[in-house]
Amino acid sequence: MGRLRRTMMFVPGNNAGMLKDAHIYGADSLMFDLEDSVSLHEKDTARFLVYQAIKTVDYQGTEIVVRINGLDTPHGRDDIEAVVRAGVDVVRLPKTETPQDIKDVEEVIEEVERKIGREIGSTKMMAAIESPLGAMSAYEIAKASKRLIGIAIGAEDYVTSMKTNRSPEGIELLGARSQIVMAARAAGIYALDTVFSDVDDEEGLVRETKLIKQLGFDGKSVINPRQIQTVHDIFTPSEKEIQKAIDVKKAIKEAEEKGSGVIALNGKMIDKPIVERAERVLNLAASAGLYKEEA
Ligand SMILES: CC(C)(COP(=O)(O)OP(=O)(O)OC[C@H]1O[C@@H](n2cnc3c(N)ncnc32)[C@H](O)[C@@H]1OP(=O)(O)O)[C@@H](O)C(=O)NCCC(=O)NCCSC(=O)C[C@@](O)(CC(=O)O)C(=O)O
Ligand SMILES: [Mg+2]
Repeated sequence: MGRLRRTMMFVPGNNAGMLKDAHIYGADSLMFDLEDSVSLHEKDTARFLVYQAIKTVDYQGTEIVVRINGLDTPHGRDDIEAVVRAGVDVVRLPKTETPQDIKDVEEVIEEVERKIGREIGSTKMMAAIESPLGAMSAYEIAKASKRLIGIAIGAEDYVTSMKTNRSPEGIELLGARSQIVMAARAAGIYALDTVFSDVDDEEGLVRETKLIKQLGFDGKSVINPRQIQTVHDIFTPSEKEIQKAIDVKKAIKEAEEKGSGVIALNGKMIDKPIVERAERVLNLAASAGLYKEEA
């Protein structure tokens, strides 16, 4: 049973109220932001607030990710020091362009882990890819560290560096999304999609979430509690999908008992890849508490 990462909710690091209550809305992961939602003169305050929140609030098992500033800024090193000391689960590096970016952040994380006696390797990492150079290096980035749990696309920065903008159909993101999801799958880590910036456009969010699920992503960043249920509904297997997966597993078991690796179910061929997909559906359903594997 794997961890569900259907939604990661961005929470501006300078907003003490939002930091305190963010877990009550039910996102799978929370992403406290020290980077672009925090203005330059609030960087130190935000770092302190995020440190305090991680240390003192009981987030009831919700995964805590912090998006730090890059090491090419005056804030990156202090961000890493503070959040590793606080006990963050995952450090998210923004605007990752090369595997060296990952290695540089990892080196600082390890330095802090040693200094404070935290288990080496226990701080996980994520990388956001937000430029054409990053997209071209996606696979090298995805396998740059054992700490990486996933890679994500940051669409607003990506379209800006591509000298275009976001359209409802998302054609401008297709190349980078495909590159990133393939890289994540090849490296065996999660693929996370970017934010949908119009919190009032539910229809648009549904369209985009269905598209990225079909491409193979595991989940999506959100910026507002109102977006969480919509994304969860699309990424959580439906009753019908769960039943179909159970039927597939049953049919192949019967076929195997008769010495065959292939069988037809309702006129459709069932073989190994279809069984693997059914197993994935049941794993996701089990992680969401909707299915219990028979002993
Ligand atoms: C959008 C809006 C202003 C709307 O405000 P509104 O006030 O209209 O919201 P309401 O719906 O009225 O809020 C109802 C209740 O929920 C609470 N509540 C709302 N949002 C909450 C939240 N996020 N966390 C916890 N709590 C929350 C609120 O406090 C209230 O609580 P209460 O008063 O108690 O009822 C607000 O949501 C917000 O600030 N969002 C975060 C924006 C942000 O982080 N942007 C940076 C990340 S993107 C980026 O950087 C680009 C990127 O890098 C991305 C990539 O890499 O993918 C790239 O390049 O693409
Ligand atoms: Mg960005």
